[in-house]
Amino acid sequence: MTSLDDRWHAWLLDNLARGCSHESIVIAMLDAGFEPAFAQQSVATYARFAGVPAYQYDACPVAAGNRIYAHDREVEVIARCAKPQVVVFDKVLTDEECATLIARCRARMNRSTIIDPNSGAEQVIAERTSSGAAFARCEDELIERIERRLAALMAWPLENGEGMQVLRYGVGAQYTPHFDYFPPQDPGSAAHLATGGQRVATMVLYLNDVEAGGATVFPDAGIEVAPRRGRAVYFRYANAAGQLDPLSLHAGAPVTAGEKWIMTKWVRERRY
Ligand SMILES: O=C(O)CCC(=O)C(=O)O
Ligand SMILES: [Fe+2]
Repeated sequence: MTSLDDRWHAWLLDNLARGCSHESIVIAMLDAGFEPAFAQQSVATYARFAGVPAYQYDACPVAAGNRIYAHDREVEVIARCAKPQVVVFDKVLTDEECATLIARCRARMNRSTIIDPNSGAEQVIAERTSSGAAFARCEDELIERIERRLAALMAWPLENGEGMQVLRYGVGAQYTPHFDYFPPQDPGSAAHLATGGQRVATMVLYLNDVEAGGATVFPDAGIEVAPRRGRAVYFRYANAAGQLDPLSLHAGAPVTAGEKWIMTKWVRERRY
């Protein structure tokens, strides 16, 4: 849907007046079948009208420069975006590390889940058609080394990170546009927010070269990151004041040939 009838017009004004977050309003509109860009734009327009403060970009913790020495390895910076805060890295993982991570997970993949907005329980949905496997934080020497590297790169305490997740997308599999943070208005978010607080940033690491498709896309920012073995995309969506960045809406585009393997690191406000 790409237009608002009178009922939706009233609904938007009402929700903004009640103090609902932009993110929760956008998510409700996506659930109702609105196009992501349209939902985002409508909420931003109505919010300006209603005098709701826009997301304030504060300093990104990632170090400046073309190269960042991260724990045990020099990582290259390929691209940065300020709004939303996105950094693309190369040489985060070695080819051998990527191969090992894939080999270790291949045998124990399960269909990916999302968090039910109401109950907070994990559920399988059509919008997320990958399969995955999780590592416990620092479960062995390799995982710990990578965790330390990512903590240095993200400049965020290792203790605030969730365990890493490996995902595999086959041809046609995708993750439709979504936010990684827990929508504050959803009853199901409360239990997640109670331990470690909000998610503040994500690192998606590409473990293989994808024959075609499978980009990480930020539809409202017009950013597309091509998957490439050893590379990673970092994005930050919560500022120190606890606001959440609506421009961080992102998706894993459908794989059109080959397969796509990624590993994801989500980091929280506090120890997790
Ligand atoms: O597959 C991708 O490129 C993005 C994955 C993602 O957004 C997620 O796992 O939260
Ligand atoms: Fe995501």
